[in-house]
Amino acid sequence: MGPVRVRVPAKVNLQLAVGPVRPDGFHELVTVFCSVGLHDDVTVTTSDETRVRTTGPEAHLVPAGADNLAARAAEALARRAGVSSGVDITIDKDIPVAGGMAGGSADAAAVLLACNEIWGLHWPAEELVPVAAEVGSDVAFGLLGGVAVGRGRGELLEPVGTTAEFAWAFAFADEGLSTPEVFRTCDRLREGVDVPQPEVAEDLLAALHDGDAAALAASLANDLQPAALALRPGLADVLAEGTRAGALAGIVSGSGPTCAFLCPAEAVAAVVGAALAGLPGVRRTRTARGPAGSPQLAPVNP
Ligand SMILES: C[C@@](CO)(OP(=O)(O)O)[C@H](O)COP(=O)(O)OP(=O)(O)OC[C@H]1O[C@@H](n2ccc(N)nc2=O)[C@H](O)[C@@H]1O
Ligand SMILES: Nc1ncnc2c1ncn2[C@@H]1O[C@H](COP(=O)(O)OP(=O)(O)O)[C@@H](O)[C@H]1O
Repeated sequence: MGPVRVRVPAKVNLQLAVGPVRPDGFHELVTVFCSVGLHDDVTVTTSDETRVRTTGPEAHLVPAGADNLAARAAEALARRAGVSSGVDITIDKDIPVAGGMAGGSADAAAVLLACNEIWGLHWPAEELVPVAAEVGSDVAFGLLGGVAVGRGRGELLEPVGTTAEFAWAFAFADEGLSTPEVFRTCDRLREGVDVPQPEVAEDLLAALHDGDAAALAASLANDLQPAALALRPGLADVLAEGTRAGALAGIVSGSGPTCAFLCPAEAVAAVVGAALAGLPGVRRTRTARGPAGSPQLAPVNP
């Protein structure tokens, strides 16, 4: 079979409730994942060996070899499916690297979907989930897109059906944050605190269901935000400027440092993006709609 291309969206966590540390070192989470309309395009072709190449302005920040999450996904699936060949992977990267928007996880999910096709496996999505979870906690959501509640370390998913769409502005930072370091900082900030088991915010799910942007803005919550702000204090100014410029709410996306702003309309998102551009520490701003759809797989025309 010829090459296939998968267009995969980035995510924000509308809710990220971080519970106690588990015996395996991961944190018990309850999160509401929401895909947003920023995408990587991942092209996959059969090959003897697995190779990965990244294009785009941040390509130099993405590992080229076996450390790339996309290559790890191909290898994990090949191992489980007993496939001895590899794949050639090209990632056209638009999702900020180490930005808390799960770009690497999205690329890994794209490769699982592509390899399932080009190796003729025809595994149902449920069978790809354990392979995704082996690669990373966020990869299973990358297979789905849309909106989903994530539990466990984020890999146990329950899709949330919604037809609502919201306008977002994003401020990408000059430099990424390391996810393990943000979790460690969160633990340090909560030392001596009795951390409860996380629970899903029902008011947030109701706001999504109703398409009520103001109610959703009031429910956005990220337990990793204090840690991201401790590591990158300038983000507080970015969040304040976004709401001053008209956003309903601003939140750090996942482990950060991207800041995501929920806006009452696309025109306001454009104003917010323009107001944030040029702030210290802000590399670039973008607007997008979200929730976005599922990953889209298509053959590449010769
Ligand atoms: C914080 C979140 C929120 O969606 O996303 P990002 O901001 O990174 O995109 C995720 O929990 C990140 O998921 P992912 O980036 O796939 O993490 P993994 O590779 O599985 O784990 C990286 C490290 O993060 C920490 N980790 C991750 C997930 C979890 N439930 N508890 C943790 O403590 C661990 O230190 C782990 O070694
Ligand atoms: N395909 C990939 N795209 C981006 N980063 C990758 C990829 N594969 C491995 N990485 C590594 O994973 C780290 C986190 O990547 P990313 O998924 O972009 O951010 P986050 O975990 O904050 O959402 C990067 O700093 C990079 O070293």
